[in-house]
Amino acid sequence: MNEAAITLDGWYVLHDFRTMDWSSWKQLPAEERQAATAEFLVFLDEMQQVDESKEGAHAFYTVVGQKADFMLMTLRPTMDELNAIENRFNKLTIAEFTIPAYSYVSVVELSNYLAGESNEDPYQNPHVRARLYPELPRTQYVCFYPMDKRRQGDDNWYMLSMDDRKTMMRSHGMIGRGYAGKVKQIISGSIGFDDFEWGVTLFSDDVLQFKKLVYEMRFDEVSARYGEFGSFFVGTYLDGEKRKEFFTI
Ligand code: VOV
Repeated sequence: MNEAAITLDGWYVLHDFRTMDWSSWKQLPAEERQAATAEFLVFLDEMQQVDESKEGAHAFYTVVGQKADFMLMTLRPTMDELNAIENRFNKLTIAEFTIPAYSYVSVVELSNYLAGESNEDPYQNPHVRARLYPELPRTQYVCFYPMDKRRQGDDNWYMLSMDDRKTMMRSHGMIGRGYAGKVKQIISGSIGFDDFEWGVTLFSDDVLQFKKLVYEMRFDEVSARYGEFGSFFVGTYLDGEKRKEFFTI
């Protein structure tokens, strides 16, 4: 049997995309809209407190284009906690005015393709921990898409030797390093959890860097030959008053 990569697995992730039902939201009396918005903002403040106590992380972005109106990305130590948050959100008044657009379930993942030999427990290494249990940056933009590694005919990633996969992942990592300081990536594994194999979440203050990075990677063998992609979502960050404005008619 071919050698599977060993993964380190961190926080569980839910990307929850919603479309606002603006016409029924508009019909709600203004005071009820304000109360529902305030209730949702309190919910987001509580999420922020969990981030600050480093027991999880979240990101709230509005989505550009018709695929959704906003995305709530949540990271927690267990799948059960993610489910509980999803249920809490669904019981908020505002949720009655949202239509599910897309969701993605995964777990933050690091593979051992580029790891050196070591006897230490990687889960105790602070650099590894910072990636498995990440703080999410409050960048102006986010980009999310799910992807697979191809398994077709002669182009089957899972039939390649460990050495060949290592070589290709090294090249992938080198391209990624060229975007250090410009784009932060969170790769989360979803085999057995969702319809694709990984979720890719990118954060940047310069939205064009998403296009440049994803384009440059397309020429790299891992993506050119083996990458298959789902839908792309791009969003913008709203904080404080802007969140309120977003829901104001
Ligand atoms: C910001 C840039 C950036 C950087 C620095 C980076 C680096 C790295 C390293 C070093 C490693 C391997 C070790 C690990 O950490 O797991 C990976 C791993 C991975 N990547 Fe990556 N990646 C980036 C960015 C980046 C992008 C933009 C994509 C989407 C590809 C595209 O064509 O649209 C991607 C995908 C992945 C995936 C699916 C995996 C897991 C593959 C597997 O088979 O297990 N990734 N990635």
